[in-house]
Amino acid sequence: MIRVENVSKIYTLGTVKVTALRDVSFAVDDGEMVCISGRSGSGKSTLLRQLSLIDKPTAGRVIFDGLDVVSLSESRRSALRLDRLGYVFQEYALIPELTAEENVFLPAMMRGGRSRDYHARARSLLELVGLDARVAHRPKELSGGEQQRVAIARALVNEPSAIYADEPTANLDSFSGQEVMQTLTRLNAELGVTILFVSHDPDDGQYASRMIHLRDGELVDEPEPAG
Ligand SMILES: Nc1ncnc2c1ncn2[C@@H]1O[C@H](COP(=O)(O)OP(=O)(O)OP(=O)(O)O)[C@@H](O)[C@H]1O
Repeated sequence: MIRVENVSKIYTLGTVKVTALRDVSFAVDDGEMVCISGRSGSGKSTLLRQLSLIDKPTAGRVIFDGLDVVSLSESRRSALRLDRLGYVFQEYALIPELTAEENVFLPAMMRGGRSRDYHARARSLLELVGLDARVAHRPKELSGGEQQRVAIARALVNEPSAIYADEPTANLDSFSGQEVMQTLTRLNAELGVTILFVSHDPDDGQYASRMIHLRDGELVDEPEPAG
């Protein structure tokens, strides 16, 4: 369902060129939970940005649900992002003035539809991530782990086929981080939603059905040895 074909990404800063991804190819089936791992600077976030249609590769193709998404217009890419993809950020990216419930239904509201429906859906998703007692709380009234679980509920609100998460536990203590990873694993199993998450910690591979290792922008078979 997701295919990356010979993707390269070169950033140009004045006269300096940085090759962040070099001829990367792989495929992800529906319902997989894949961990993209690699050291700092190996190209993990760059890869996720190409997959989540935030950025376009310098060369190569990204196929999502049979569509070559690189060649689509910006308006089609935006619509696809809203309708079919969910994104979870390291820093949660919740709107501070809105309650947990309002943060969750915002992407559904942007799509239109009846407010009664998206209110109900936001509440059921908050229940699914174990936050039914926190629907009226604002982000500053929630712990980091709870905020990230609100962000996960938000990523699910438009029933995406895939969720991308960039270092979703990096700002959390290890207990809250485990709770967030267990929540993602459970949602992957219960809802069948495809999840790709980035981690610099090879131990996070325990939550994945498969790992993809990056080194200096290239796919490699094994993680880089520690040290
Ligand atoms: N906007 C940009 N302009 C120029 N170079 C960039 C840009 N974004 C990333 N890079 C470079 O591309 C390479 C890969 O960066 P990327 O952020 O994808 O790595 P990463 O594996 O996600 O790192 P980290 O674990 O530290 O977040 C790095 O050398 C980085 O300096």
